[in-house]
Amino acid sequence: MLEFRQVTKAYATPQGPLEVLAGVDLTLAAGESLALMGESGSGKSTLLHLAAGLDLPDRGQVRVAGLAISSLGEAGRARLRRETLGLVFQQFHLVPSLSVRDNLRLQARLAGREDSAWTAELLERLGLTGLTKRYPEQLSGGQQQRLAIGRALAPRPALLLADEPTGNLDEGSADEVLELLLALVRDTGCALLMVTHSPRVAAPLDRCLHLTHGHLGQFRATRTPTP
Ligand SMILES: Nc1ncnc2c1ncn2[C@@H]1O[C@H](COP(=O)(O)OP(=O)(O)OP(=O)(O)O)[C@@H](O)[C@H]1O
Repeated sequence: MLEFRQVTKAYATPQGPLEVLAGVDLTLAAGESLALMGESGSGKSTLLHLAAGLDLPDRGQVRVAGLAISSLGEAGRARLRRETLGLVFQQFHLVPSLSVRDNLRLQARLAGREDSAWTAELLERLGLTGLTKRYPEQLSGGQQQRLAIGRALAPRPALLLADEPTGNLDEGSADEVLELLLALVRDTGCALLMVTHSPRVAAPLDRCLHLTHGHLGQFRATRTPTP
């Protein structure tokens, strides 16, 4: 579903090029969930942006659903995002002039996959059924984040990319939203790549990788020594 092969990425800075990814290899299978951890500034968002085709690698290859993003062009990458990917960021990026229901429907329509039964199920499971006529600014932070998740999943994407999806919420709401997100991901069978700072948030996912000095490695929590 997602493949990085020897991906490098550097940014130009006044002090010279800053290499953020230095030959990253990553494979995420269909339906698999992966947590991406790392210190602040280690390049997690950069990696996620490359996976979404919002940016291109300097060297190496990023493939999404078998397609090499560097060969797609701007329009092709936008199409890939609409039809194959769901994106959830810490800032919700909801359309302020559209109601809750229309925010959800718009995304499905853009992907050519409107499904009123699925939209209704999403609204129900996300606890938004009574709020469908409200506008995003009339929702709490937790409700807005649930709507952002619903919008990303409305077109039934094959891969959901989430950057600190619960980072703006208090611990109670964060747990609730995360549980909903994981249940929906499981039920739709989509793959998940989620950036998080929290080992607690990462724990229920299938795998966890740690980005350090431009490289990905297995993340290990403090291990209890074996007797
Ligand atoms: N457009 C840019 N130009 C120059 N430097 C950048 C740019 N975008 C990111 N960087 C730098 O690249 C490094 C990696 O940034 P990135 O946002 O990917 O890290 P991150 O791991 O997601 O951080 P955080 O956990 O704080 O969100 C940082 O040092 C950042 O300052």
